[in-house]
Amino acid sequence: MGHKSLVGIVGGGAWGTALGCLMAKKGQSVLLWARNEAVIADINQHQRNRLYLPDIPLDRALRATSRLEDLTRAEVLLLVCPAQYLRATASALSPFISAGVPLVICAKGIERESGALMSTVLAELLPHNPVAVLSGPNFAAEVARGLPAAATLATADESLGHRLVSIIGGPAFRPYYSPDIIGAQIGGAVKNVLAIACGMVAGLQLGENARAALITRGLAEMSRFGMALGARQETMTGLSGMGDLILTCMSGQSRNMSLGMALGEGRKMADILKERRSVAEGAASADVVQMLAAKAGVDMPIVDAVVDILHDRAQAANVVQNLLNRPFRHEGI
Ligand SMILES: NC(=O)c1ccc[n+]([C@@H]2O[C@H](COP(=O)([O-])OP(=O)(O)OC[C@H]3O[C@@H](n4cnc5c(N)ncnc54)[C@H](O)[C@@H]3O)[C@@H](O)[C@H]2O)c1
Ligand SMILES: O=P(O)(O)OC[C@H](O)CO
Repeated sequence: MGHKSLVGIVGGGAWGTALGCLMAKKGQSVLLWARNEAVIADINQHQRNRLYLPDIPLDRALRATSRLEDLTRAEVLLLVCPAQYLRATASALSPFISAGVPLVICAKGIERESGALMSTVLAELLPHNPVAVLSGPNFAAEVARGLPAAATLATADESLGHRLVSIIGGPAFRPYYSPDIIGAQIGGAVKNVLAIACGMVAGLQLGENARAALITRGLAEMSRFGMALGARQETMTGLSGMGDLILTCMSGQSRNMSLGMALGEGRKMADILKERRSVAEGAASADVVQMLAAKAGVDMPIVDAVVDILHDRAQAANVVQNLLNRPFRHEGI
């Protein structure tokens, strides 16, 4: 698999488009599959994806298709649809994928119905394809603009990991290899839920001290959950863990953080969602993270607070007060 092999991207949202643009720019041959004909036409005819990645000119070499069968000749596939749609999308794709073609999970979430990580979903549907995870502090718009960024590239087979790093990495995008595919998925899924909490703190105007406390205790929460599910601690404090938690909790660019901010300002979930086309994965994964944590006997008070708000069971100000009322305890995870 050399640099000129075809990379297939499954998903024409902001992140699939940014990754496609990143690789096309460095001369990699890339084909992006999207569901939406308007997105495909915009990419092929105008080098834009105005629906999901406005104001960013894309590389001319990035091509898009609506036919999954066009991905048959891809030698590596990046799966970039939202997590809750990965099962259906991979299932539709399966007749067109040869055994051995690596699948790189770029979605950040846990399946609500089953509690399965994305790697488990793929192992069920495509057991003869090696799986990798790309996850890190990466806002799509910045990556598409060619600004510097780094991510974790996790897969069990180190030599495959190095090949994927050289295919996906570029002058300003640095994937770091890790063998920990569990940890890389947990960080991406849980930080989205914690970012909703950080947004709430911002919406309630509780100050920067509160935000820093929440990020730090959120990291402890995410780490004990990850380690209970088999993640390595170093992954939880790496790019796909702490790195992404910091980014997502610090910036209104984050869809999860801005969703939390609107909730903190007192807006209703249904009204906020009506105005959005983009995905906020934390809202979809919060319940299942809570369920898995309960099963593993892991205490996740911040996640519990977010679940209560998302289900309209409490006011943002009250759940914050409940967190503050918890007994004092030792620091550490
Ligand atoms: N946007 C980012 O900065 C960024 C960065 C890293 C990772 N991610 C992750 O990438 C994944 C995709 O997010 P995005 O930002 O590209 O999406 P987006 O919000 O830009 O677009 C939504 C996507 O969902 C797709 N979609 C909607 N309904 C669908 C269905 N029924 N079946 C299949 N697909 C459907 C749309 O076609 C579109 O591609 C998410 O898991 C996200 O967490 C996003
Ligand atoms: O906009 P968000 O909250 O989905 O975050 C995007 C990326 O996951 C940041 O790494």
